[in-house]
Amino acid sequence: MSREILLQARDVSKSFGAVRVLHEVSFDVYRGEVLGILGPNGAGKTTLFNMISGDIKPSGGDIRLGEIALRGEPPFKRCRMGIGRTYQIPRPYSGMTTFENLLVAAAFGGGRSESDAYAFCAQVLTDCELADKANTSSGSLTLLDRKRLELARALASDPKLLLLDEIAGGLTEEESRSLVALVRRIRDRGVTIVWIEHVLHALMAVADRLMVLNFGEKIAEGLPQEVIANPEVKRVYMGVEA
Ligand SMILES: Nc1ncnc2c1ncn2[C@@H]1O[C@H](COP(=O)(O)OP(=O)(O)OP(=O)(O)O)[C@@H](O)[C@H]1O
Repeated sequence: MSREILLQARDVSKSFGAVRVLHEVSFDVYRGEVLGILGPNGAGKTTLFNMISGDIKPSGGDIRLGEIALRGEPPFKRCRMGIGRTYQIPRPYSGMTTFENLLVAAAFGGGRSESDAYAFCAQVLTDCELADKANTSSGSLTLLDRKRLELARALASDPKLLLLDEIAGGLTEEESRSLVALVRRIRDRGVTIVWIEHVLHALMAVADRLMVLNFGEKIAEGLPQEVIANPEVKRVYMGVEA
């Protein structure tokens, strides 16, 4: 059975001035999967997300969502086309409640009417285990709940592709297990996920495939157990000599 490609990246490159950050990276994301992205600090992972979400423009190459070329589409349009993302450092509107943060995302990111946004956001809050924090100021949430809110804000735009950037960082093992369970539930509802993460056990618990970047180049891609057993991956990422 052939799998449907939801996102396709071909020869994507990025340089900042003379500094080459990504070099001709190509990969596919299949509908319904969780693709994990690993790589040392500075490998170009977030830069790749920034080009998928439209925050920055590639220096070369093409990215497609389904059949649609994303080149030239601004971030808000990509969001309405179904690309949601989280940021490494969550920056909710700290003067607003958790629920108000979601309403903003659903109205502006997802283009929902006010009446529709209320019911939708209430469901997202429940799904993300934040229902009891609906009226809490987002600035006073714990780290785990700030991460849940970051995820919930991305979900409030009702994405078909969700880009997660290091959402497990800084959490205890138990907290990251709870986040993994949440990511799994989101996947089970049919959302395709690409997850950049340094917390390997979190990624291994949910990723269907892994891709590894090093110095802006793809060095491995495949089933998680195969990828982490790859000698080059062990050397560059885990510091293990073969
Ligand atoms: N706007 C920018 N201008 C100049 N250099 C940049 C810019 N954005 C990123 N870089 C550089 O590009 C490289 C890749 O950064 P990026 O954030 O994509 O790495 P990363 O793999 O996500 O790392 P980490 O795991 O630490 O988050 C780094 O050397 C970074 O300093």
